[in-house]
Amino acid sequence: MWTTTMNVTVHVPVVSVKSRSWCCYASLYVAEQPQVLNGNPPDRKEIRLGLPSKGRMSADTLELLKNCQLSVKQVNPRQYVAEIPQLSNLEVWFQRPKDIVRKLLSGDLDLGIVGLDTFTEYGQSNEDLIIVHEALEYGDCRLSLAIPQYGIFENVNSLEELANMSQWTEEKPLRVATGFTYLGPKFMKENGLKHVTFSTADGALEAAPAMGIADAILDLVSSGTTLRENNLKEIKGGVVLESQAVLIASRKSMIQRKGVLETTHEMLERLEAHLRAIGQFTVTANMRGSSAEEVAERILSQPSLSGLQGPTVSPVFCKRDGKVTADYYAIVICVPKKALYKSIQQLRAIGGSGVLISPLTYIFDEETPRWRQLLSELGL
Ligand SMILES: Nc1ncnc2c1ncn2[C@@H]1O[C@H](COP(=O)(O)OP(=O)(O)OP(=O)(O)O)[C@@H](O)[C@H]1O
Ligand SMILES: O=P(O)(O)OC[C@H]1O[C@H](OP(=O)(O)OP(=O)(O)O)[C@H](O)[C@@H]1O
Ligand SMILES: [Mg+2]
Repeated sequence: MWTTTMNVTVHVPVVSVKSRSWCCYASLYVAEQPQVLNGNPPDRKEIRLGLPSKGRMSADTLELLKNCQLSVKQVNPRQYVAEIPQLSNLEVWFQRPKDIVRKLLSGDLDLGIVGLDTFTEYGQSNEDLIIVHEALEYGDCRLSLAIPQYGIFENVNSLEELANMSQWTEEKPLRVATGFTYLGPKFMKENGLKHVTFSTADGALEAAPAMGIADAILDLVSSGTTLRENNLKEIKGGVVLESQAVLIASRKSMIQRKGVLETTHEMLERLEAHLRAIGQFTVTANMRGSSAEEVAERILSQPSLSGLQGPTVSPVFCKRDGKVTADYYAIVICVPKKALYKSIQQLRAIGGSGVLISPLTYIFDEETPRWRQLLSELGL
């Protein structure tokens, strides 16, 4: 099927068909396809969480959940249903990321973890979808426009320069290959590129310019190696979005389905507690001093030693000449991993000794800002 939006022409699939690179022939296939209907939310009692079934998000998602004490129990890797014993009445369903978004929309899943790119492409700003945690800190990549390093593009280094090339006309538009057939045309339109057509494929898009199929590609980039190896380059202003893994949920489910909001709250709390902790160390040290206040004052005079709320200072008692005294104080602070060495230098400078560093597992703070925000988004 051909959909024309202003001067942007896109080849888009009409129904979901499990076939590679079929889209250019969509009009031939459509006539033979039976009608495909998705979304038949059963009258179920269980809460359903969709997790990526394969691909690069899959292992990291299971690892993150494990680190939040939410280990997924899967009988074998080919079985698509599993459970998280810590969360009662919850079913885990392994699905392709784009199907997780689709199934949230159709009411067949309640919660999911996918990349922001997939969420934005397949969610298409649908009001029923809500991002509960926008930064799970893995799956980092960007959706970016890339063009050849050679030929007519040799001196083109920005979106503006690409748009201003005299080559693109209504008859001979800029041809972009992408898997992102919603975000691609939207981005081009928002950036004023008029003469553009899109084609799509399921992978290895970087080959399209050298094959003569496209002039540019719009695809995910992480290290940039695939682009470089295929003689392509990103351009200034060409990043459509920065992506990482996100926790998403259906608004309808959270409001209407029993237990979904509570499960979302627990997952959010555990994720936040873990993600806050991984950037920090616990530092304990001894320090000579005349009182806890005096020691605290010395610590707080140093910029890298303020901790979460402030230092914990406790007296270390010892017996001297038959009397119990406290000449030393034990201090405990949290220190960002990046600032560790600076913190140790500052601790030493104010008389710290016997410095012990341990990893932090969780930081449970007062009620999380994300939870407040979620409740207000739900009007609760
Ligand atoms: N090169 C990359 N580096 C980091 N994260 C990436 C990269 N490519 C993709 N991702 C993230 O991982 C998600 C899943 O990508 P992946 O390629 O593993 O699966 P897929 O695209 O669903 O499957 P397939 O590529 O086989 O169609 C993407 O939506 C994106 O969020
Ligand atoms: O910047 P890089 O680190 O080189 O990563 C970018 C590549 O990773 C993804 O492909 P993937 O490996 O998922 O293969 P695919 O094309 O089959 O989806 C993406 O589509 C790029 O091709
Ligand atoms: Mg891929």
